[in-house]
Amino acid sequence: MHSPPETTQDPRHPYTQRLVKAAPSLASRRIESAHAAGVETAADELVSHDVDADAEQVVRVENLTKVFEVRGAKGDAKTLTAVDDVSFGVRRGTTTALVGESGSGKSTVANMVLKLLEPTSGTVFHRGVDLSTLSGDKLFALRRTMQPVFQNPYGSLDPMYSIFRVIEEPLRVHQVGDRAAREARVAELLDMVALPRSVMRRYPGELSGGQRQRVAIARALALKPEVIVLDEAVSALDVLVQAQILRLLAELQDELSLTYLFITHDLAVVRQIADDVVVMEHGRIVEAGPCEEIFANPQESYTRELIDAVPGASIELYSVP
Ligand SMILES: Nc1ncnc2c1ncn2[C@@H]1O[C@H](COP(=O)(O)OP(=O)(O)OP(=O)(O)O)[C@@H](O)[C@H]1O
Repeated sequence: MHSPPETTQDPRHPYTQRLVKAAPSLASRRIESAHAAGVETAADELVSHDVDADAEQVVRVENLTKVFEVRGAKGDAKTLTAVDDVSFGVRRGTTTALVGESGSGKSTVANMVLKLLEPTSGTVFHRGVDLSTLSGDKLFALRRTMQPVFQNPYGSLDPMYSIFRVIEEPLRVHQVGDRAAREARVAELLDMVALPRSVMRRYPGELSGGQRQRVAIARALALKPEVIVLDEAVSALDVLVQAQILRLLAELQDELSLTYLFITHDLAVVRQIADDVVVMEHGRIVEAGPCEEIFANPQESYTRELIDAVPGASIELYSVP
């Protein structure tokens, strides 16, 4: 069963075509894992009694709008609509990629989904629960169920903290287990992201970019979240390391039944990881649907244009089964 994110926009928008054209060829595609699911998530403790008919869409945004007040060239106050009436859903256990050029509003949507930023209007639902209605304990619990992974793992990992402390921190903040239990959990998390346990005693500055991003993923997994919002999480990595991290993310998704909202400007990455794609331009959705449809069934003239523009690479892009 495959129900794409809903959108009222026309398919095959020229803007999406431009983005596809800019995508490099693909070296690999998503690797399926045979591991069984069944891990209890923090979300089960949060709102299971509130689940409504929309529960298939673990995250849903409706008519989401964000207007910033900015200063004009002459210092005058102006408004900027960064996100304009955006609606889409993210199906449980799948990956929805939010794509678009720089400044199209992707991170602003991500920050509203994570409740790091309040919408000007519109609603974010998690398991059918309107986030704006949550406060106190319920909001604190929500923080466990939705975790971010950002682009720059060096920037987001405190260089003064050992890797143990970095990964342990969310467990401490949420008062999960005693010191021994937390140590065991950090060791388990390092196993999950395929880092040696000896890394615990190292510092972020001693690790490679790929290793640091594995640490960031381990930290995001610490509280057994249901949803991970990845904002340009592999953009700073070279292509080979990128492929390794994408493979790890796909395996973790299968093992832990994770739901990903994956923000990127890179359609080659989208093709490797996404089930559904939402394309944004100037704060609005211009196209949305299943990844296979967005990539594999372009209009004939579009295919021709693409093949002409990027010989070889484009053929490979569309011949991936
Ligand atoms: N706090 C803020 N105050 C004012 N304007 C902002 C703020 N945050 C974002 N913007 C503006 O909103 C628009 C959308 O930014 P956003 O970061 O969401 O885009 P993006 O698609 O994620 O691009 P990028 O990948 O470059 O971050 C941009 O014009 C940006 O300058």
